[in-house]
Amino acid sequence: MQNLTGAITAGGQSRRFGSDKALAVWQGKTLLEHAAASLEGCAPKLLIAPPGKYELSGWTTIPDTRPGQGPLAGLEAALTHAPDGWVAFAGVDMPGLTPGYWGALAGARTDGAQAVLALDSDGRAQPLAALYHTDLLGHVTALLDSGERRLNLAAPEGQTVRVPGLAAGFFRNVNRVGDLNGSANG
Ligand SMILES: Nc1nc2c(ncn2[C@@H]2O[C@H](COP(=O)(O)OP(=O)(O)OP(=O)(O)O)[C@@H](O)[C@H]2O)c(=O)[nH]1
Ligand SMILES: [Mg+2]
Repeated sequence: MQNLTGAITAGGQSRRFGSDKALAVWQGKTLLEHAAASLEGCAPKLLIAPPGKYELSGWTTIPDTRPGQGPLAGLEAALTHAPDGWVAFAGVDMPGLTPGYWGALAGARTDGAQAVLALDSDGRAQPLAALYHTDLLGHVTALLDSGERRLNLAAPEGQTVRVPGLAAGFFRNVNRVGDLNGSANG
């Protein structure tokens, strides 16, 4: 995808899953490979994870600046290392994402927007499969410095585009082993 930095945040502990979910296999590929495939057209490609933990061809591993502080800290690392512009930010546990999903979000950007988030069928915004502009770095750093850890505060009200109507399958989110089976969950 032209003009998008790809970033996968993979610094979690997979406590609910019980083993490293990035390496769990779903439909013939690991969750990490699925997330990476959806962002194949991006450049550069940043994997926010502990150094040496994963080998992913074409991806640069970026260590967390605040290890163990959650995906908001992963976003801070991504925005720090991305060139000025838009970052496609994905959780490693979102294997239903595709290039077309990111294309839909990219096409929804408006002048002045700093974040683009899809809404699922229940109207919930999806911050782990969203576009963030590098101009948000100061805002994200201020949140973290204040002790905030909620990723859904990264997208500032008033500068966020919300995209309804995308297929539920994009939003499959794997937290437990059972989430690998059956229909997409929320
Ligand atoms: N870079 C980074 N990513 C994180 C961190 N914590 C969670 N993530 C990622 O954020 C996404 C969603 O996190 P969770 O679903 O809570 O995953 P998790 O923390 O590994 O799982 P649990 O331990 O079960 O909560 C996943 O892609 C995680 O790898 C962190 O401290 N740093
Ligand atoms: Mg967690």
